[in-house]
Amino acid sequence: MNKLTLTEEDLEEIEPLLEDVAARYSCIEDPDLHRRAPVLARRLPAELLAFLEDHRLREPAALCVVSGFDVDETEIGPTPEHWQGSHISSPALRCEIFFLLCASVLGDVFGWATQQDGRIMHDVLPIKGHEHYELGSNSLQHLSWHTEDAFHPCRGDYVALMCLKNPDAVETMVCDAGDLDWSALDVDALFESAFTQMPDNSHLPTNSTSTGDPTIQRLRERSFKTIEAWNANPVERPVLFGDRLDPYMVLDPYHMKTDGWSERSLAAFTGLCDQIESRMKGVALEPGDCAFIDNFRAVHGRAAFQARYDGTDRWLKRLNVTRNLRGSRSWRPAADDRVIY
Ligand SMILES: NC(=[NH2+])NCCC[C@H](N)C(=O)O
Ligand SMILES: O=C(O)CCC(=O)C(=O)O
Ligand SMILES: [Fe+2]
Repeated sequence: MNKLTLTEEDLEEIEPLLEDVAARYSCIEDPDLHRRAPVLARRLPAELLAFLEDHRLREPAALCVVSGFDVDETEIGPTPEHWQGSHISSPALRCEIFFLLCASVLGDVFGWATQQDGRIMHDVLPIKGHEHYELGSNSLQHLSWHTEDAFHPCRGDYVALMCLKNPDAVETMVCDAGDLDWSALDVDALFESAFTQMPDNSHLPTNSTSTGDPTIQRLRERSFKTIEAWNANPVERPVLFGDRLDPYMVLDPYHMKTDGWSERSLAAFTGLCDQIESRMKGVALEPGDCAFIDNFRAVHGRAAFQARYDGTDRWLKRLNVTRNLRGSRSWRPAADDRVIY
């Protein structure tokens, strides 16, 4: 893990920046804030900027954590029961701004029309009734390891998590591609377009609430249809890409269908999954920790836990970050629209 702990001086430097931004923007979903974030981020401490930039360019580890930001538990209040509406008059705005600015050093933040009502910043919290679903809001069931949004060609370069609360030190599980023994695996087979990947449950229309805007509503419905079509007719893709000696990965085994795969593909895939299972490491994020998971270099998941539903539950914020916003231009209504439809 690549880790930076903020110093007292860093925190003193960050505070006026956050106050300034919070005075100008009252909601983390303001598109103008997303547009300005990379410029505002230049006022972060030089050491932090250098750390994130080095992480982005050298890829020294699949996981990078910025720790030491102070989260005031009374200020942020109880963990919400659901992600819906949590961005409105959010008492966690100060934390959200810090998280957004750090993420904006690594790339451009974006969202999905089909996930958490098209919001850019998501909540990861346990939801009553979801205990056994394969969703980030589950609890009694562990969250199976995956590449974030593995099924989608526009998936992010990083999935970022900011911890607001984690009272039972529940572990986020991460496997770093750098810890795998590629020489023991059938890399060539894993580079073939032979692996069936389906969309994950977090993009299903079940949880979507309707917006007041008919154009957005129409685009969102079309987007749900595209994703449903990928469920009906799954796409076959490679599991590895990039450098054959030090590959990037994209896989979400829980949402993969192995029927019809050749014996060689299946054996190569099983070999990779077994190695990942055995080299997975747990990290219990602490309040204030901002974790940037390289979505090309790591797969990640979460251990099972018992939710409390009394306002003290584990609560993370999540951002998707891309290094190539233009790569998804045909999926977005305008050049500076961050939502993929
Ligand atoms: N194996 C999986 N991909 N499970 C679903 C992942 C969780 C999903 N990203 C969410 O927002 O809830
Ligand atoms: O809760 C965590 O630590 C990870 C969450 C996650 O992977 C997700 O929401 O997709
Ligand atoms: Fe995830």
